[in-house]
Amino acid sequence: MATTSNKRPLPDKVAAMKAKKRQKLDHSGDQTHSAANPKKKAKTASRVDDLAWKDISMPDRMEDYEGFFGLEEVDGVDVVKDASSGQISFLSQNEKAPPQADAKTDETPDDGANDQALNGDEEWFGFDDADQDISEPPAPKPKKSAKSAREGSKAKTAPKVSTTADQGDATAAFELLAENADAVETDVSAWRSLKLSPDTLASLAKLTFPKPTPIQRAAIPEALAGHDVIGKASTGSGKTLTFGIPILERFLELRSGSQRSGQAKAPLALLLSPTRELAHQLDKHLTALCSSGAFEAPSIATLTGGLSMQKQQRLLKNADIVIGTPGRLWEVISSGRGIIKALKQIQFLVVDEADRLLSEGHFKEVEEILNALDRTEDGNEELEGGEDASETSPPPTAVRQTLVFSATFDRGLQKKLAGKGKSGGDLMSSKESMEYLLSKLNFREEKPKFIDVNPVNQLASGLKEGLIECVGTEKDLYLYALLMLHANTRALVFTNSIDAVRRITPFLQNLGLPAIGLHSGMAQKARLRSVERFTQGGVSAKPSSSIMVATDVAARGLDIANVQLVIHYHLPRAADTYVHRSGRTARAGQPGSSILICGPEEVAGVRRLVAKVHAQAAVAHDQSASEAAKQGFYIRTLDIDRRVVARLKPRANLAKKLADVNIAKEKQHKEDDFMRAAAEELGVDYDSEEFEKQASGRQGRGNGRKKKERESRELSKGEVGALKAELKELLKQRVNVGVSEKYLTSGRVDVDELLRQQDEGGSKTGEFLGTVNNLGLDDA
Ligand SMILES: Nc1ncnc2c1ncn2[C@@H]1O[C@H](COP(=O)(O)OP(=O)(O)OP(=O)(O)O)[C@@H](O)[C@H]1O
Repeated sequence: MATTSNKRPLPDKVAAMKAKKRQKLDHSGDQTHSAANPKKKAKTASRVDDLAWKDISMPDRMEDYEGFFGLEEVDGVDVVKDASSGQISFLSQNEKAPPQADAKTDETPDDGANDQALNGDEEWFGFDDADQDISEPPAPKPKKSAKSAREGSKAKTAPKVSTTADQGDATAAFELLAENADAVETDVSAWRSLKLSPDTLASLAKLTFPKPTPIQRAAIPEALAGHDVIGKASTGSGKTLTFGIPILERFLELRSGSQRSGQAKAPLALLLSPTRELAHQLDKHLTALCSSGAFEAPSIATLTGGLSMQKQQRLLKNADIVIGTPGRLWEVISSGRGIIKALKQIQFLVVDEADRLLSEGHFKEVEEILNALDRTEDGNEELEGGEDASETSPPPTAVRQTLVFSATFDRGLQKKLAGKGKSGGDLMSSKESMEYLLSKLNFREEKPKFIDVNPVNQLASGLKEGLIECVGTEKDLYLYALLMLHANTRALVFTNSIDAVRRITPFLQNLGLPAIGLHSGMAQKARLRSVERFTQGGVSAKPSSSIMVATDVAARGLDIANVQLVIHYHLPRAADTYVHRSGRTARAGQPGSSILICGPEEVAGVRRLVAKVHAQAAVAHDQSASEAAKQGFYIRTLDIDRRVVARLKPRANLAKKLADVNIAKEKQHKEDDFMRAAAEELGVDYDSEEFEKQASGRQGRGNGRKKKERESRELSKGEVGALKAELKELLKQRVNVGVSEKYLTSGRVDVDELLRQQDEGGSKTGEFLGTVNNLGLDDA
């Protein structure tokens, strides 16, 4: 049974499947390309109907299913596109035996570009509504995660081209159906207004992203139209794809127009990231965006410190997209080898987390990179063959489009960008902080498009905020209590120092909690492993807990699914840090909580800081500062049951002591090694005890801490063993929380369950545990 093709535009919903099929066709061509393989018999151009289609048998129950009548496949076909006319033809060694009267093929390349290719005189206009059913899978499959979708696409077998036809081999048919069902499972028609290519739509379908987020809807068309864009949107709102999609679209455009072949390949885009973790994450997200299998993905080179520079330089040679942290990028660029010349040709410069990258401290290297990119009479020594790029290529900013993104921008700048600032001083001439730095980006347009999709709130809408007050010396205890009360949670604990991460991580581990540390003092591979372990813990339906204790190296941009709780163990030093730390939860429309642990003397300051974050947003949205202050956001103190906390104290103290012992002993080993090496060099003997006695005789600052360290160090193995045994016993014991059968143990109590039982038992939910678990706040 045959179906005929009718003329109508390609429906979005089937775009994903079409793109995939087109790619399969490409692939089968690749495999047998006669030019590449001269030994093979020469191929001749064929009408699509004349190709040697083979029937694939269908299982009985598929017969006549919603008009899906069968499948055919063809092997050994080259798809050749004429660069000038855009016409596509099919080259094949084997033509079909005289066509059967009813064996009409219509599953072919699907968009206008491929029209005449079918037979030279027929036009292809896609399917009509009746045909659409043919392409639809029999039944919607459950949604797959981007990850499983990616894995699925990797596992694909050799490409085949299929067409509707009569019955054939059942197994092959089912494989094909399964593949195609994957591709069409998400309806991406809500992306239609953005006018994206079928290949990009196929990717979005694979990622199961049914519609654009507000920043994507607003900024992608501007970027596609070639404008410079400064985009502001709350944390977790999809800014990465906001620049990723326009880059992919340009990549696909250039590829199909063969504009990137012939000449030596230069990167299409350069992405700057403030942290190594974020750089690797950008790589992952863009790779996922390009992993639908519908097209050959761009190659991405990620340049960060801590990993092999040689390897990164090698990767750079073939890169379509370069992602880098400023330090390593500058190191690689300044190593020469024509890298600047190549980077001058980029069409996109992306500055992610712009306010951080362009802030004091980070800006020097960024500025050097920008200067190098924009230098017109660049150092000829850098260029190969003595060629001067300024003679042969246009000034870089003329071709380069700049895309700048963050969730936070300086308030004054925000107002000015939005056209609400005081008159006088334009963006390009002002010497004020961020404005001046932005001007260094050399936008190609005088006024970049400023898009602020969340003028009223920098924080995600699903975020709840609260604080817990305790004396400074009990922060560890309250942290533990908080984590116990949030059982089965993926939590991120922020501290202000590497030492704190080194101390708190083993403290929690001693208490049986799955804590992982992350800080910039760790080797890069260990950092990436930590993020990986934290990410992997708890992706199942009932997420197992996992806790990351980190410095602000994890505050920006990290996108880890299902982080339900952010705890500020140390207070953030600035309002934007509060926004970005808190933004690690409540991402992509999910709920999440952000809790600050603060000492009594810190409470007033914290309230001011959080109120400032909320007021800043209000002011940026046209309210006067006094109006915003009047409506001031007041962060609530959470009601945590102090009796429960008190009962957790003995185990917390022991866990802390054991952590201190470990740290002190490790420190001692390091000091000993250092001193021994120094003594050896000086030719004297080193006796650690004697040295210790001399040092302890001296008075001075930090003596109390040193004494404690010494005591910890001096604990014998037996004493440490006894402490461990004591802790083990304590962890087994009930923490009587006032209701007879309820208790907390080391085994991460499921407080939700506890509260539910309690509720069922007649007592009031949340009463004795406090209201921490649901934060007890009105929606802010
Ligand atoms: N259109 C979409 N539909 C559903 N999910 C999306 C969509 N676009 C992006 N996402 C997902 O939302 C999450 C957050 O996106 P992303 O990391 O780009 O946020 P962000 O705005 O850059 O956040 P931050 O400011 O913290 O860096 C990611 O897991 C991403 O895959």
